[in-house]
Amino acid sequence: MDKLTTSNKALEFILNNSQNYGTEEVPFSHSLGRVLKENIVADRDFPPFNRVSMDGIAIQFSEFENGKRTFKVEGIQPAGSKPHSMQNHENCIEVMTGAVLPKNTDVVIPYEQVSIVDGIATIEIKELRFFQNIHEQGKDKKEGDLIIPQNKVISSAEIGVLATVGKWTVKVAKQPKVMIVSTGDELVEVNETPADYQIRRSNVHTLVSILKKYYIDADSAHIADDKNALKEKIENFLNDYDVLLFSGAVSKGKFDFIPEILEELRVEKLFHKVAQRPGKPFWFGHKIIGSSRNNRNDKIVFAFPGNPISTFVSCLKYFVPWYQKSMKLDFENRTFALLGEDVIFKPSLTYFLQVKLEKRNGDLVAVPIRGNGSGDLAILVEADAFIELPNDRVEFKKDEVFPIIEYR
Ligand SMILES: Nc1nc2c(c(=O)[nH]1)N[C@H]1C(S)=C(S)[C@@H](COP(=O)(O)OP(=O)(O)OC[C@H]3O[C@@H](n4cnc5c(N)ncnc54)[C@H](O)[C@@H]3O)O[C@H]1N2
Ligand code: MOO
Repeated sequence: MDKLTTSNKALEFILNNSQNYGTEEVPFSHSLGRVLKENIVADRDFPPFNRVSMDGIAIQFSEFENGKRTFKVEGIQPAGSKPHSMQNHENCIEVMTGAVLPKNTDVVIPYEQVSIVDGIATIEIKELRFFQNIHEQGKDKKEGDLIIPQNKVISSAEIGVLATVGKWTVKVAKQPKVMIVSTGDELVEVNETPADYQIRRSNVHTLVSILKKYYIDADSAHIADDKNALKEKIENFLNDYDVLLFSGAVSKGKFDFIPEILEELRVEKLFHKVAQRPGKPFWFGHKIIGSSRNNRNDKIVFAFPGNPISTFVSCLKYFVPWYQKSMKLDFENRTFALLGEDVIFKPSLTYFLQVKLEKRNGDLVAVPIRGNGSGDLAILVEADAFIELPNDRVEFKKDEVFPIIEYR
């Protein structure tokens, strides 16, 4: 009997092999989803000037306090033009949202509360607050303030800030170069019509799409179950890529060549076979290239079992946190849910059970969805996540809390 590595231990091996792929500059407009590798500070105050925040008129507050209600319109201050200076403190200036507050004014009254006839504005409300409807210079951030700390994933929110501070290009973590390989003579292309004994290959597309969520543009290939062809191609892939993801050919079959080929190519096995269902035959290893810690460029190989659910859950459970740690992101922030019904699972394996997530009275509840094993990929469409039930128990009770791995 082969010795199984526990799921926790497997994850530990994998995380200990996280890498650093360095940084690169990319146009900010192409930085969505990338991991920021510089601190972004305010290049000027936010807002950079006293910004008018309502269309209307600007006056001197003291005039209003002294009982004045009618003001001669002295000029117009549109957005995007240099600030006017009001010449006569008894006058007003028409101001537009986004404009600089004219000098010698300190309060803005919106058009809705003013009537303007023949160049004379009359204020129709009884009360005003000093500096009202003015977004004060530097109120949000001061020049030099840290706005986005490094190691943050760039979302649409950060894109807007990058644009505002004039970061035309931005320093981000380099993505690993990833090759995703499927094997198997029973597999045909998606646009082909399979013979009765064949199926279309789906796993590579699933893996590519998981990586796309992390803005990794992986390459993919399919190799037939021919040992020499496999070995030659894998050798090339090890030269050209940082990370290889395999799907299939890692269990006991006569054509399950991947583990032996990898070892022949001096990829060191760190474990083979994990105490989990699905995904038991999972193989993981690395090839150390370079000598000192600083110039090392290890090749990392995840060889997932071929059954579609095994490949899917293993990629989510192991590759994703490996990637997050390599990018220096928080990879431990897990989501938990209440188990929706009692479950009995006897094998001493970590059980990744498909679940549908529901909100009940504010709680997240994971309702098991029973499929027909790790080949039943259609069931994934009905579920939203896997709930992770530990290997040291047999009975799991409704309303107990366990970690989940969401995939939607
Ligand atoms: N004697 C044993 N047999 C098996 C064991 C075992 O321990 N001893 N483990 C079983 C388990 S568990 C799994 S999971 C599978 C994994 O086997 P492989 O990784 O070698 O995968 P294959 O045999 O190549 O394929 C399994 C299954 O998945 C289909 N497949 C493969 N690749 C794709 C793809 N790209 N797209 C869609 N479907 C794919 C393939 O056609 C097979 O049906 O082994 C058990 N057997
Ligand atoms: O563990 Mo294999 O992954 O189910 O079918």
